[in-house]
Amino acid sequence: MQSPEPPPLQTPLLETRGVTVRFGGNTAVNDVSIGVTEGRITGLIGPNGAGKTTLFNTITGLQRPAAGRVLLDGEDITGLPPARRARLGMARTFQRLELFLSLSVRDNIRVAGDIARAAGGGRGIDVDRRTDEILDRTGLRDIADLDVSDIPTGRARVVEVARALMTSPRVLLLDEPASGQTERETEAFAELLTGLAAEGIAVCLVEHDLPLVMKLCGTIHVLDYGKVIASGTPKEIQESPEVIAAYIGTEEVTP
Ligand SMILES: Nc1ncnc2c1ncn2[C@@H]1O[C@H](COP(=O)(O)OP(=O)(O)OP(=O)(O)O)[C@@H](O)[C@H]1O
Repeated sequence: MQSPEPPPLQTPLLETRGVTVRFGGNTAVNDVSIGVTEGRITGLIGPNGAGKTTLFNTITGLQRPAAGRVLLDGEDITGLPPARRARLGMARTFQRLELFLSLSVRDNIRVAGDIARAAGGGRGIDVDRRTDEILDRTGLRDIADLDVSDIPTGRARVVEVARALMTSPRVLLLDEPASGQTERETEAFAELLTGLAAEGIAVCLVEHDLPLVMKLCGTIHVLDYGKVIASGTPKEIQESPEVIAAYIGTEEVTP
């Protein structure tokens, strides 16, 4: 019997090619080329200061690279401002929560729709209906009317993801979304992310919870001192001598 054809290699929806970012004499991101594929969760890990957030900032247009390119769907978007990238389907969350603390969970999500509409990118969105859908989808219905200042950090992380979903992104960049979550919250969160990827979203996950990364990600890129030191499956990453060396004295790379 003939063995089945291997699935065709998918072109990444989002790519960085040779991206370099310098702050004075410090090269925070050094010639980084990574891909983030539709329908998959791609991990981006590395010790503190490795350059993960700087790479996210470059992908979303908050940081201009000294060299290299960012491509979305094969188009060079390196010179586009953040709002244009958002309109092309890019959404992110922030490591330091960037929510409106004195607004309710519901209003934090709503406001993303209002802003998108005002910027001309969310025409046709029924913001109220979409907010309700997202509250259900993300399991936030029970706290919808609480102010964000009154909810635990772990759930506020989910509010950030919920807000990012308002614009129906094609690419979702998550910067330490599980930080501050309880074990149970992380379990529910893992399910949410798996579901979002199954809907076709290209998810890129920066996360220090390595067991979570190993569980969710098909491909993982490892940064150290701004450079990609390994890319591969969770198993390949766990067995990589470079990765083990980079993590010695910091965190366990084996779940
Ligand atoms: N705005 C900035 N100005 C100067 N240096 C910066 C700036 N932002 C980041 N850096 C430096 O760039 C390097 C990479 O930082 P970055 O925050 O991207 O790392 P990270 O991998 O996200 O770290 P962490 O896991 O701690 O969040 C560090 O040396 C950091 O001090």
